[in-house]
Amino acid sequence: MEVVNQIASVRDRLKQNRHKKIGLVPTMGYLHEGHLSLIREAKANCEVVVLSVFVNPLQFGPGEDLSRYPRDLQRDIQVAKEAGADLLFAPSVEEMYPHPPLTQVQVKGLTEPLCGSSRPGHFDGVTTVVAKLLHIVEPDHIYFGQKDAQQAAVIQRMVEDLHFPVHMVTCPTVREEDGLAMSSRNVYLTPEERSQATILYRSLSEGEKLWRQGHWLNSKDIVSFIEDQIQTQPLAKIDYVQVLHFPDLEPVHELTGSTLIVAVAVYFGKTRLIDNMIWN
Ligand SMILES: Nc1ncnc2c1ncn2[C@@H]1O[C@H](COP(=O)(O)OP(=O)(O)OP(=O)(O)O)[C@@H](O)[C@H]1O
Ligand SMILES: CC(C)(CO)[C@@H](O)C(=O)[O-]
Ligand code: BAL
Repeated sequence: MEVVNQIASVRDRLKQNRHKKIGLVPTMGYLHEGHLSLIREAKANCEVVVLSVFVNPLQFGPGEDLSRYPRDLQRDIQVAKEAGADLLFAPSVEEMYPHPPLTQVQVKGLTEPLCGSSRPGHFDGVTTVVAKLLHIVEPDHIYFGQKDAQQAAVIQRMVEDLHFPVHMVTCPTVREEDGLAMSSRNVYLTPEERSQATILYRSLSEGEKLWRQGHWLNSKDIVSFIEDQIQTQPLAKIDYVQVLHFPDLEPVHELTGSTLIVAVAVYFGKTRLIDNMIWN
């Protein structure tokens, strides 16, 4: 696996591989099994796997954790190589944003609920950097995780709206043994917060079980149940619990026959964790 920092080097290395199927896995690094599952999926379906590691300042709001976001490029290089990546692109901020970006990509509508309302401007930063990565790498396939379900829905729509010639693949959420969704931000949690954070998965799973047994008549009851479960944990502060149609993220009027996304964002101290499940 080669590591490059320049856009020109990525283009140069891929020039002789254009006849091969190229897969791109965009990340912010500090890799864990969730990221590695995307690399392995890309490796199984593509001949060349490009991994990007870039903590994108454009998607962080003022007061968010940009400066303390965990970073360990040497370890990322090691584990990405073992998982099968062929090229690791780790640009500097100056390389990706030589000028303050006057041009940005904005997906409307889908970016309004859930994390879009808690993190204003966040998805504009995500779609702008992913559009740039798509132009730099020009992959055949691009890989995302279901843990960031709204992000996947937003990028899928951008790909369709802007006719990017890429097939998008969304991979299942990889969890710790006790159900907590893997996330680079889990490293921020104190042992007590870490143990209480399992409530995200437990409340979603318990809710799903009851839903399958026919317990709920409306989405408000689902939200109340999950909120009550989360509030049993003294360190948890709810940002949102929402039930929406999936993948259009529209409000739910009729539960029967709908595909739902049940999504939560919860603070433990300063750490904001998200999780979701799709209920069919
Ligand atoms: N547990 C997971 N299972 C599957 N995919 C994941 C998981 N965690 C992250 N991903 C995916 O990896 C890609 C890169 O995500 P990112 O680098 O932000 O990691 P993260 O662990 O989600 O970090 P953060 O703490 O910022 O949420 C995204 O497509 C994301 O959905
Ligand atoms: C897609 C992404 C790499 C864009 O910076 C980021 O939002 C992430 O890691 O999910
Ligand atoms: N995993 C999404 C990137 C972010 O939280 O900024």
